[in-house]
Amino acid sequence: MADTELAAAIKSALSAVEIPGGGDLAGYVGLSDIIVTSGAVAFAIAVAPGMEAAFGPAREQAAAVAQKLAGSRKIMVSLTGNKPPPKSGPTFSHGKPVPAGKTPVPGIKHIIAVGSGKGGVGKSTTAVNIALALQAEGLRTGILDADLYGPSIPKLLGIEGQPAVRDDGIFSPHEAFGLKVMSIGSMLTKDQAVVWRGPMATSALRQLLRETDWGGLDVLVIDLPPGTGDIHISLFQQAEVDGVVVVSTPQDLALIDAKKAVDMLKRMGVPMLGLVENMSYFIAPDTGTRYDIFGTGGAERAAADLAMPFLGAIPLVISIREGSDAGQPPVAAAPDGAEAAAFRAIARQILETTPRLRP
Ligand SMILES: Nc1ncnc2c1ncn2[C@@H]1O[C@H](COP(=O)(O)OP(=O)(O)OP(=O)(O)O)[C@@H](O)[C@H]1O
Repeated sequence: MADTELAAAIKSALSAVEIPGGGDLAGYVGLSDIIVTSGAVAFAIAVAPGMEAAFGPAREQAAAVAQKLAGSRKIMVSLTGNKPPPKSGPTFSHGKPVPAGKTPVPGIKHIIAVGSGKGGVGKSTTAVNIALALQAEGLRTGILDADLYGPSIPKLLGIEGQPAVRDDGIFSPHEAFGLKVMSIGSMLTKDQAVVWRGPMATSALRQLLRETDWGGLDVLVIDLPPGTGDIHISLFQQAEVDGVVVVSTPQDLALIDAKKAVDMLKRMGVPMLGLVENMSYFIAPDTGTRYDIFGTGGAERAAADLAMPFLGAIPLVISIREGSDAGQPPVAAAPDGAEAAAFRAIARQILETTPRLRP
């Protein structure tokens, strides 16, 4: 069945799901479009504040109805409403209290997020190589690609296809170079990112994060979308993130964007691990000479202005681009090379400033 036919079939089957107050889900104004991809079916039910619990059974039934038609695709049904703050007291994660609303992620001790002010600055490349460098430091590490506007982690790690789904509906993550890997990209087909805004994107994030068998990680690195948006808010509200690494290129414009993003992230109450300057200088392949093509010290000064640590600089080198395009990230493919050394220095700097990340 074509994706559009499947969406229509599910929509019509939802007429069998009764909703509170009378009527059925198919005719309910709060039902979103039904998104079908090769690996997933997703839709959202918007309800009035305070009606979430009453709609719970309808959500369950809707998921069951959709699953019957969707075969092995993962079903994601999110219920959205303005939830009142939970009344229960604080829960505890890693031995310390976490604010209400945040709950520990099964199988994960610590979370580091990697963000940027704008796209194309090498955020995903940096996230992958920092994850591999943390692994090289002895941490059991995973990576979650939450950048639904440009999911590139599968390509960077040479991964293809969907992750397996166990009988109990839990994802078995991919593995690459010793990392456990999940990507929002495997849930999407091209051009669908725009549709997956708001509730559906955040619901996908929640499921990827919490319904994956991570198998016991010291740290999960999350590659965030550029800027700040729904995904960021959802992540920081639901899980305790140990800190964010912000990636920037040296150009002023990128730094202005990075500053804006840092400002927003700080307002969300997330600790900043530090700033990484990517494509910072150029090393001529023939002579090995270093050229500071964008001037020097911009990111270091920006980090100081923002009162956050400067974690290090990554050179602009063709081997990083080629290795990334070929699914061979430098830290794994050429661990003794200069590029790997730059990423490993950053990972060590992170561990130095945040020693609790070490097992
Ligand atoms: N230090 C570097 N030297 C050379 N090429 C690089 C470097 N860092 C990243 N690149 C290349 O730049 C491009 C963008 O990198 P990447 O996908 O990591 O950026 P991004 O910020 O995650 O982008 P997006 O927001 O689109 O996901 C890729 O082709 C990558 O190989």
